[in-house]
Amino acid sequence: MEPIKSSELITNDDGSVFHLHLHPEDLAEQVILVGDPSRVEMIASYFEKIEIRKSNREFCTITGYYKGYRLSVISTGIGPDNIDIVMNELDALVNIDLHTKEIKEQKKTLNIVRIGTSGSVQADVPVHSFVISEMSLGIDGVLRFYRDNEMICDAAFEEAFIKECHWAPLAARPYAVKASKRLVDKLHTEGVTVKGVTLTANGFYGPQGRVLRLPIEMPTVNDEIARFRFGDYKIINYEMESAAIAGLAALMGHQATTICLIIANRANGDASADYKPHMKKLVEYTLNSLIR
Ligand SMILES: O=P(O)(O)O[C@H]1O[C@H](CO)[C@@H](O)[C@H]1O
Ligand SMILES: O=c1cc[nH]c(=O)[nH]1
Repeated sequence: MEPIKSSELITNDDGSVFHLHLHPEDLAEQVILVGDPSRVEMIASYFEKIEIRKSNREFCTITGYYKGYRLSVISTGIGPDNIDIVMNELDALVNIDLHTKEIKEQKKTLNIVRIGTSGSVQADVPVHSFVISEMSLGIDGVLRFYRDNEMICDAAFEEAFIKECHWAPLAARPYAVKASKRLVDKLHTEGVTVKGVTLTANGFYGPQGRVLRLPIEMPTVNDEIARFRFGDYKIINYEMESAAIAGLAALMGHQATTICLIIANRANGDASADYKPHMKKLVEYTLNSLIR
């Protein structure tokens, strides 16, 4: 197979991958993705040993050990566009030779867990709940650029959602992708976490049905989303990355899911006064669940 051209997979002077500034040996097989760069340092404060610390733009990485388990924590910044960068570069680090730019015969599988903040659309999933995305519905469009996206998407779910939530014809077509069942089962504890469908939006305001000064195209969409059911599935929350992570992971052969702390409840108008101590609890819970 022809090597990938330098314009398509850009590397830096030191041979590291373009945006993440990482070399293959910098990356652990267990990856934790977070949006906020300051969350990387907070998570690493639980590590007994730090191996590397690298950053470029909003992409900060710390690789270290938690209870003897090697992990890389990486910030993605905000939004699914950054997920396209991070997932492609993570996959390149393990499955493409960065010197020859040839795709490796032997593929590696990464375990990827995003720890994020999120807004609940369900009145009975209050602020400070922990929510695991067993499925994500992307309204961002990123996955649609990749061939065979429809093979890993649930078209019946998408059609039912479009119809019942009166989805605007000019908005991107939602894509429904399942997370890794193995990781979801590992992270879920009855009575501690809530499992469900997460909506991945490509914006925080209009795309999540928030109105400040500008009126929006689908003013009643959040009520419809909260009422929507598909079999046993129910939409629980909004954030901005999980569908692109789950979808690209599925196409690339990696395992991925997302666990979020609810910091706003859209159904009753609540917002957390101080979510940071609760985020620490979610991080402790997630780290200990991953090693069990
Ligand atoms: O707290 P993080 O991980 O950034 O996640 C959520 O917070 C950001 C919006 O405020 C988006 O990235 C959203 O997905
Ligand atoms: O409502 C919210 C809260 C956090 N992050 C989001 O994307 N939406």
